[in-house]
Amino acid sequence: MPEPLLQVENLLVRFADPHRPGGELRAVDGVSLTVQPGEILGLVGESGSGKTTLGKTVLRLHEPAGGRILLRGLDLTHLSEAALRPHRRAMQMVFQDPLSSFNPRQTIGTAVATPLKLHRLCTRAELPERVAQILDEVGLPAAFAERYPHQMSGGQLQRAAIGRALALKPELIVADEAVSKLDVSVRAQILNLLRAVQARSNLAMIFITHDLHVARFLCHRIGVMHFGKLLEIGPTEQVFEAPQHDYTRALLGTVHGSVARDVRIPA
Ligand SMILES: Nc1ncnc2c1ncn2[C@@H]1O[C@H](COP(=O)(O)OP(=O)(O)OP(=O)(O)O)[C@@H](O)[C@H]1O
Repeated sequence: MPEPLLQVENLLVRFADPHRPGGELRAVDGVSLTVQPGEILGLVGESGSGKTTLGKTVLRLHEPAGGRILLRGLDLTHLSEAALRPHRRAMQMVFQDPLSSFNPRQTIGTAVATPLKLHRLCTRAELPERVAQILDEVGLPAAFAERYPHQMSGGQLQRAAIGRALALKPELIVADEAVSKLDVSVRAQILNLLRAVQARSNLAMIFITHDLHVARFLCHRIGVMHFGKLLEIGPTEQVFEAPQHDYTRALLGTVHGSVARDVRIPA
């Protein structure tokens, strides 16, 4: 086994429980997992099971109350913001709603160029060409650099958001319900784009979704979350064909039993 890109050990994230004054809820409750370079790990589970909190904590957007997060063996768990900065580039997030992740007053070109400038990844003179290249990589014409977010469709914006994340040449992307707001046909295009990008750049991904069809299509392995715990984790076909846990069987039952069973995502 090569060294994992990401190791999560016994991670614990607590929040105040809104239903019990003074109480706490364990949004992530002792989760351990690894992600290999170039691997897509799907996180599935019902709303509130802790998927987003886990993904954000891996990126240190939430502070864990316990456990460890290691990137290429380096313990990030307690690094100061300054010490963390050089490693932030390696881990990017793509959100569900691309419109709200762009500044409405900034062109797409500026949005893609800003992280390149901040991380000094190219010179000022090289910027326009690099932005055009990034847009091309995600299937957008160079002229879209001049557009504002409201002048783009949801699918085009999600492409731009993926481009902006890829601009930093990350090793890990956390994609949180990245296709769930898109129309079905556009969803397939974005999934294919993610798969192509992952294969091209050997990028690893944590792909958070409540859509089991999407998870089966895209992910190499799948982790099932329930009340903050990782109930089971394994190769995608194994989890689908021989689930270890009653909860997973119930979750899959809602898919196997539905008319959506034969829906295929076109290539
Ligand atoms: N910032 C926060 N402050 C307080 N509680 C939070 C916060 N973020 C999440 N929670 C709580 O933590 C639990 C896990 O939420 P989380 O959003 O991680 O689940 P999820 O599986 O991603 O759900 P969804 O699919 O609805 O996004 C929930 O009970 C949620 O209410």
